[in-house]
Amino acid sequence: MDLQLRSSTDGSFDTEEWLHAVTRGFLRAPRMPEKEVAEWLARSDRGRLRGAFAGDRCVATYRSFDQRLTVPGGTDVPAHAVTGVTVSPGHRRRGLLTRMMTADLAEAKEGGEMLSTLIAAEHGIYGRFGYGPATVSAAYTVEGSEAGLPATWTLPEAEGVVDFHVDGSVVRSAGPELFERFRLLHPGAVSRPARWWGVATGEIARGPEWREPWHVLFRDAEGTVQGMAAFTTDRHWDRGVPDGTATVDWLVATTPTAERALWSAVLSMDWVRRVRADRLPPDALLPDLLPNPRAARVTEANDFLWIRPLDVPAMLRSRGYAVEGELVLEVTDPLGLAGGRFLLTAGPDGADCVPTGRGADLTLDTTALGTLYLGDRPASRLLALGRLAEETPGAVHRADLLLAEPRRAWTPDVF
Ligand SMILES: CC(=O)SCCNC(=O)CCNC(=O)[C@H](O)C(C)(C)COP(=O)(O)OP(=O)(O)OC[C@H]1O[C@@H](n2cnc3c(N)ncnc32)[C@H](O)[C@@H]1OP(=O)(O)O
Repeated sequence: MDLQLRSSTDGSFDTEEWLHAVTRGFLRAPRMPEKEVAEWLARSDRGRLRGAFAGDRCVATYRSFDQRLTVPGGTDVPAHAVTGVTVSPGHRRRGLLTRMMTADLAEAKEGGEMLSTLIAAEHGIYGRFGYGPATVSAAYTVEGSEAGLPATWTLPEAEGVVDFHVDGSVVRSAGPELFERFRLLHPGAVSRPARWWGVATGEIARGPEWREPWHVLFRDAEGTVQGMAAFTTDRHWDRGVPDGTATVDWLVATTPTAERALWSAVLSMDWVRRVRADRLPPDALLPDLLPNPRAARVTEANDFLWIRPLDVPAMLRSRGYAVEGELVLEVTDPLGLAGGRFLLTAGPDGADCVPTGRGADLTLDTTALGTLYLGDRPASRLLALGRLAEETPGAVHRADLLLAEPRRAWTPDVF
């Protein structure tokens, strides 16, 4: 049967069938439950949907939407986020993803977008489309008995208050404002759509696997909410002794005091012997917030957010730079969207980036530039890996200094 590529800008787009196809494509279930469909249609910022249809059956899906991405310097930039990418098993490796993605990126470029973001299900999928891995996500496990916290740990009154009895409605009212302050502190963090809070607290229907989490909130001594976390517990016992694991789903803190208080609060709960957290930065403060940092171990660390440059001068002008510097970058692009030779002149007071005829200092493709953009990995590392070329002696060292960011980039959310 002939396949038709359709987009939600076409009048007759079947969004319900598209949702069922995403549910199938991610192996969640053969169909999305009707209640979830209704709530998605009512509450989601749909963005732009694309799909391939064999008659009425949707066999490939793709969605892009507007997002904000925090960049070095503590500001945020618009991003063209991509998600919901699936091709059904019988139609894979026939170019459907390629057709949807090349059309979408070309439109994004045409519409003036500066970069695209996504979280890659597998490492091998998106490099060919010009995306580069820009943040790393790490999983940690903390053994409570090794952490060195007193068994009767409580927060000193002068530091603030930890509240364990927080229900979803408090999270939905106080969370968004807290998160807006938090995400600007972390290059790599992305905006949370309003719907996120309803989904995270069960106000919006979730699949049968969902369990309501516990929420804990931290207020500083002035009463300002500076942190919040959500976790679940397994209530496991071993031969008559509590051996529970608390899994922190998300923890947002705007001060180290708030962060220490929230981790300590979860770790010192009766029946909890260890705490796990899946999506932390590779240089999380967590170990050093504990009396014994060795109690916290990184159990996994993988690429997470990927960035695809679409407008190199706009991107490089928009981020901050701690030192003065100048670089000429020759950027190549496998899809012919963002390539060119650009002169970046940057410093603590701002940056300019313009097309230039000057000789290049570095030659790199959009994938490598996506990796360098948030400062998470230095140019010298990409040189060692053969992912960029140094055309002027010393240029890689200059790039290391100019693009450096003191803390690792971090994307706390899945989208
Ligand atoms: C942002 C997100 O939503 S991430 C989620 C991605 N989705 C999934 O992982 C769900 C399961 N997988 C799938 O649905 C599909 O396999 C997809 C979407 C990953 C790929 O769709 P396809 O239509 O098969 O891709 P397409 O035919 O355009 O392949 C293009 C190229 O990418 C390669 N490729 C595709 N998928 C993969 C992969 N998982 N790993 C490595 N290479 C891949 C193909 O081999 C092909 O290479 P070639 O040009 O050298 O021949």
